[in-house]
Amino acid sequence: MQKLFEEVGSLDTKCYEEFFLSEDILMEHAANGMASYIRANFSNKQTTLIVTGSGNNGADGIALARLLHGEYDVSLLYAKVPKSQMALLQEKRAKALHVKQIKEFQECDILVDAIVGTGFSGEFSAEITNLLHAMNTSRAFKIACDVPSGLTKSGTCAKATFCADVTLTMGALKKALFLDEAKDFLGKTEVLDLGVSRKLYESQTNWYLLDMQDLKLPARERKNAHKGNFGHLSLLCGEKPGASVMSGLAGLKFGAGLVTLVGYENQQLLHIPHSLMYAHALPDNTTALALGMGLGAEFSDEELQDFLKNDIAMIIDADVFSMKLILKILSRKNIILTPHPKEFVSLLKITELANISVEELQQKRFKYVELFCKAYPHITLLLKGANVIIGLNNNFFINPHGSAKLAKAGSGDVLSGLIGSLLAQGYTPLDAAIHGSLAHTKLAHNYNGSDFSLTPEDLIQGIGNL
Ligand SMILES: NC(=O)C1=CN([C@@H]2O[C@H](COP(=O)(O)OP(=O)(O)OC[C@H]3O[C@@H](n4cnc5c(N)ncnc54)[C@H](OP(=O)(O)O)[C@@H]3O)[C@@H](O)[C@H]2O)[C@@H](O)CC1
Ligand SMILES: Nc1ncnc2c1ncn2[C@@H]1O[C@H](COP(=O)(O)OP(=O)(O)O)[C@@H](O)[C@H]1O
Ligand SMILES: [K+]
Repeated sequence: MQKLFEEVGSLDTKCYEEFFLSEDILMEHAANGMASYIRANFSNKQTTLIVTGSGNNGADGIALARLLHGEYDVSLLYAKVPKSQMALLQEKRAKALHVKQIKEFQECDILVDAIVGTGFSGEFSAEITNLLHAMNTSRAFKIACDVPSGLTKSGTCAKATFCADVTLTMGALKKALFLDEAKDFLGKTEVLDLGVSRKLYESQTNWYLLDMQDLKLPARERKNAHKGNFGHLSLLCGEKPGASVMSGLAGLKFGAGLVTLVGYENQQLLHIPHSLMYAHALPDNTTALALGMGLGAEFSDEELQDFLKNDIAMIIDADVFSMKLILKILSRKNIILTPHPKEFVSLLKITELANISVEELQQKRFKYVELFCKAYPHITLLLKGANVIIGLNNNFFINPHGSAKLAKAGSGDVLSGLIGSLLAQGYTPLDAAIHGSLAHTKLAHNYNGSDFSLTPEDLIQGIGNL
């Protein structure tokens, strides 16, 4: 798990005030970190172009040009002339060493974007927009200095944003790098130390980035065990029973000892897989209940309320986010909600926390997750998306490991089954959400068919090899 920060200015200040480092030292380490990355990954036969802006992001780029000069064929292109104190100082140093400067964009092997970093606001001029277009269509390997130029502090992107293969970010990871919109521009990320180790540079935070290695699979350590030791996941089976069948199969494969679909008989259910049980009422030994997937109008409000009255752990998804009866359980401790953005917008409206569009939510995902978790501090919330956010009270976790392979109907149903299974097996709601989500993204990652072809069945089949 890695720490995430809203801003790193205060962390830089700590370096100056507590460790007696200077801006120059920090910047030299930033540039040196980028130079080391280039040396480790590219031969000095490869041409490098560094495009710089007027502020300290540009200054990082000019310092990098100086470090590589004499060793690599390196050129500097000013998108904007140096203006900040540090940019002017770096320019003076680069000039004294006769670092090559060019006036127009040229093809190269390694392209470094140091136009703007954390100080960017607004939109780019037409000139920089055109330059970014040329940079993005270049065949070069693309490195973003600190953040891809065009990405704002809040994580939204300008109309023209640099599309990096790797983002070498300074000191610590910024939250803004993990808004859904940024995912197409970021490439891989690496953190560069700024003169002190990352551990010392970083301070307290309540936002974390999940690593795949954090995944804890359900252990079957006990030898003298029977199915009852691994929980009983019950799922409400609604108008579209396929959804709960997929959830149920995922839950069974992920370790729940028993899985039961609860609902009324109908024709389609004659074809349910034989490994799933079926009942009209909630089995007494249910340890977790999953509801919402494909629910439709199968149950009356009264019937649903009866299910919700049970004080068992629950994972709630899909259709329930448009029903007011959800308000009755939001003060409980053992509940996980897993809305996608449209469902979360509906939930925010029902709870009267906000009346916003999906676009507004997507631009401010962090803010609205925090708002909801503050209002309902006992609920574990999992907001789906390209980068999943999981929140409980004042702690937040981002899972960035998913891919567009998962953008297909039924992926979410499998997620509900995975999380429900862990809940049934005794994981806390937060752990069930974190490890269910990590398993879900790992399943997509492990799938080796074409990206477009992943189905919920493929996800379920992959569970056996996690
Ligand atoms: N301790 C430190 O400080 C360290 C800082 N470090 C580095 O500094 C970076 C932050 O530097 P920063 O604060 O100077 O901001 P930065 O990202 O260069 O942007 C400001 C410049 O951008 C320009 N600009 C703004 N909007 C624009 C637009 N729409 N279109 C075009 N230009 C626009 C604006 O120009 P102006 O509008 O003023 O003409 C101004 O000059 C950080 O990301 C990291 O790389 C590292 O070396 C580690 C130590
Ligand atoms: N582009 C993407 N990148 C990563 N994960 C994605 C992407 N698109 C969808 N997902 C994931 O796939 C799942 C889709 O769930 P959902 O929208 O509820 O689908 P359904 O209800 O059809 O099963 C979520 O876990 C979501 O985070
Ligand atoms: K940049």
